[in-house]
Amino acid sequence: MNQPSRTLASTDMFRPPINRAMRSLDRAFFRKDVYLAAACVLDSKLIATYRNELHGDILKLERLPPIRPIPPGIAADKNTKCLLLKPDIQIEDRSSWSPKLHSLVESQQLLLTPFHLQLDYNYWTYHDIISAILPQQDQDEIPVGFSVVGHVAHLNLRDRYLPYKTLIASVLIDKNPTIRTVINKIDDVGEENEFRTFRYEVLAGPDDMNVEVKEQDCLFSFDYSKVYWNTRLGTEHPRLVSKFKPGEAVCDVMAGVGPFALPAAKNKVWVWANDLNPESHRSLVANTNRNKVAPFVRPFCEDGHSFIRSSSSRLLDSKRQITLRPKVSRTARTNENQKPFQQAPSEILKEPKVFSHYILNLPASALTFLPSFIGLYSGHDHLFHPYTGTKLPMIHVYCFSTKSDDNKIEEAKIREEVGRQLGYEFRGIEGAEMEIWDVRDVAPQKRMFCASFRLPAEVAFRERIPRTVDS
Ligand SMILES: C[S@@+](CC[C@H](N)C(=O)[O-])C[C@H]1O[C@@H](n2cnc3c(N)ncnc32)[C@H](O)[C@@H]1O
Repeated sequence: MNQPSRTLASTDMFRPPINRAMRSLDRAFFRKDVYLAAACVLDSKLIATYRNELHGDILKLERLPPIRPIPPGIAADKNTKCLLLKPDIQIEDRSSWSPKLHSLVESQQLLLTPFHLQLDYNYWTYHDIISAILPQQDQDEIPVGFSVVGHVAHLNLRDRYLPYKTLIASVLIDKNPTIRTVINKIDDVGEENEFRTFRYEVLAGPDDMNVEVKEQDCLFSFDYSKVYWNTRLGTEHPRLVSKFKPGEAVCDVMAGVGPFALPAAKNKVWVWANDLNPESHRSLVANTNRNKVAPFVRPFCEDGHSFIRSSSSRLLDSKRQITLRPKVSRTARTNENQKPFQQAPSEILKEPKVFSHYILNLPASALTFLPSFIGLYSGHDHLFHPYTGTKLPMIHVYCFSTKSDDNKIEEAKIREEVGRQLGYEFRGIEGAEMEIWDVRDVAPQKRMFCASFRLPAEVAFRERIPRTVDS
């Protein structure tokens, strides 16, 4: 048998053939013949034993099971199986055999035979195929990275990969069973669009952007072309939500489709969830019902600047309360017939009069919403510490800044800007009054942060200066 692959280094033997001129996907091109040696196990009951004994000789590669039917032409029982051996073991070169292999062949417990392994497109991964197609000089930064939102994968391709975009998209769909549509963003999200949606082109699959996503045990359905969603905030959402306690009220000023609001509400937090985008609002309402958290969520579709003030004053008048009936387990219900059933008392949960937290997640401009907090509780000092046990609310505001190794410059800049917007100087030693959290890298020179601080009393109770027509 002709055995061309034997001359290749063993790692290359299992790589796909290369074709850097390919522009539309030719799956048939990726067939490859690999010639190996295999050990036929004459007593098929002993296959597992020999597999263990020949541990160091067996071919171990992901997605290539080493136990195979015997090649045609070998006189043996039809149930006989063989074990694929590593490429450096050659039948005619006994010096390449291990002592164990040697002795099992000598004692005629094993029979070595050539094995023709046929690999094809289905065998290789997305990365393998893409590496065999894209220009070689780009190998270090092959665009294996893509974000997945429901059944949609979106690539953000650099210009030099544009000639390969449909090819990359086809491979992506083939290699990821949950992906049905691949899109390419064609402008920078959010910089110029207030709802932070984006233009896109469909590279593969149907133009269906109605997705379903699960995050923090909540299901979110939305039209990904009309609302904002970012899978990369999947750890930031739970980080912030974990700060909210059951029974507290939270004001989510730019709530999107509810990734902070709904998980918080599931934890019995009262959430006022607002978004200016009517599409986001519609999905938020639907998702609230679907996740059965409607009693805890009040959805709004208003501008965030005025919503900060209007929601805070409306909450002061709130008389909402919920009666939580204890869940009765099936066993408790069954036992009911046998002995008097003691039901735990219902719990009445009253909505607080003030928010414990505000979330402002619109990083490109959220800092400019801060002046709405000036004088927010002007004339209402009696509601708060030291007159009561209620503390002023925490504000969690997202923003972008530059990047540095220790974020020191960025933290100082953010603290200063928050202070400037509120007309207040944060004097805490080394940021004691404000936590600045490094959320994620957005671009080579851009990072997203979350500044969390308690609304200073001097700001909250400052006298409000009525707006004049000119101001
Ligand atoms: C970065 S997204 C954040 C959405 C959500 N909080 C999340 O984490 O996915 C910002 C949201 O702010 C909304 N938005 C933009 N301008 C607004 C405004 N003036 N008032 C309220 N919401 C606004 C957008 O529609 C968008 O849904």
